[in-house]
Amino acid sequence: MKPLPRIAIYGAGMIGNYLGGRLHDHARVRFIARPRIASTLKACGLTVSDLNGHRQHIAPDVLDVHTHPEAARDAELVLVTVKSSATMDVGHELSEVLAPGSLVISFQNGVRNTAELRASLPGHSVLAGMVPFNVTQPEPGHFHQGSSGELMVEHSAELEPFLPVFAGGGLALQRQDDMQAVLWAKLLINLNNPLNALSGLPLRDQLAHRTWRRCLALLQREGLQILEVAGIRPAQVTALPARWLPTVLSLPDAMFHRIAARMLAIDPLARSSTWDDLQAGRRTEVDYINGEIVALAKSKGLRAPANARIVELMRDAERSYLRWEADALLNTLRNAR
Ligand SMILES: NC(=O)C1=CN([C@@H]2O[C@H](COP(=O)(O)OP(=O)(O)OC[C@H]3O[C@@H](n4cnc5c(N)ncnc54)[C@H](OP(=O)(O)O)[C@@H]3O)[C@@H](O)[C@H]2O)C=CC1
Ligand SMILES: CC(C)(CO)C(=O)C(=O)O
Repeated sequence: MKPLPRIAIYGAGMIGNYLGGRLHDHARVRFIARPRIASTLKACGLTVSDLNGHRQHIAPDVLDVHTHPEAARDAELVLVTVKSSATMDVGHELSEVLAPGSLVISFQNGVRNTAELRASLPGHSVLAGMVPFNVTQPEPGHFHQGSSGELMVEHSAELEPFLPVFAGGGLALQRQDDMQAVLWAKLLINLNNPLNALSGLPLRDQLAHRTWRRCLALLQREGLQILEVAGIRPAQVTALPARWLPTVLSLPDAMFHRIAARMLAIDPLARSSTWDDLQAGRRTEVDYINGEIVALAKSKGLRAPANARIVELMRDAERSYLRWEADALLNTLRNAR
């Protein structure tokens, strides 16, 4: 029988542990984690679950957990699942250890991680990936998928040997030709990440509230205008095309709940990964999300004042967290100059 492929999860946190757990029985999965996460996995094992009732526990003694880059050396496939600010470091660390021929997939939000990894790893194929769903950690070592959607990955013949592994783990992979368009579409959705963090609410409660949705619609309208000027056409990654999202989000609650019920099919405890960062006292990814709209506007001689204001508010929140009311934030964004 053919040996199972060796897969390294580089940066085992919410996404990495979830993906690694789902793939565990179908590959030789190795987790490269910070010592605090490694200790949790060694003490509690790894449980993965999803909103469709899947649940699986992997005992500590069968988990292959490491804390050093060296552990990625013999991986045939590396899934990079660190936050965007860590990508450069990870590219450098992998360049020192990766064996020739190993494939790398970035499963990160933001539009520049794949290019950064490619620059550090010229001898390797690096594919862009996208995770549409949310992962929470309801208890130590337990990672729960709290919303739906299929992983997307750039088309490549090198992916073929791993397709049965992902399928076996219940992770359907949608292969895409234009991942940059997918990543921009995901970025438009992620413009909500800081709003969710500033609201202090779970995603479902926040998005059920029209004023919070109007804040998001405002950020998205600004983003869509800048993308149009830049000639970037975001892909369709939700039931609705990206350009319709601000209109649908702005609908009164009763209508929104009827038309866009799928957008609210989220675990009641799920929050954005930006909220997780604030809670952990980490710098957030806002520069790689809303900040990308601001930077793109600037490169075209334009401004994106609402997204720029959100970046400022997140800088404040990183220093000292202050919860915002929806009306006050909408007012602030409308008056941003
Ligand atoms: N969480 C979610 O629901 C979703 C997240 N995403 C995206 O997925 C990506 C990963 O997010 P998420 O899983 O939430 O992030 P986490 O912060 O939960 O996990 C990343 C882990 O990688 C660790 N790490 C950073 N640098 C290194 C390194 N050099 N070596 C080893 N470990 C390292 C981090 O440690 P430390 O904190 O010490 O730096 C952290 O433990 C992000 O781009 C995010 O936006 C996409 C969809 C949903
Ligand atoms: C899934 C989603 C959109 C919201 O949780 C996300 O990407 C994040 O939290 O970073």
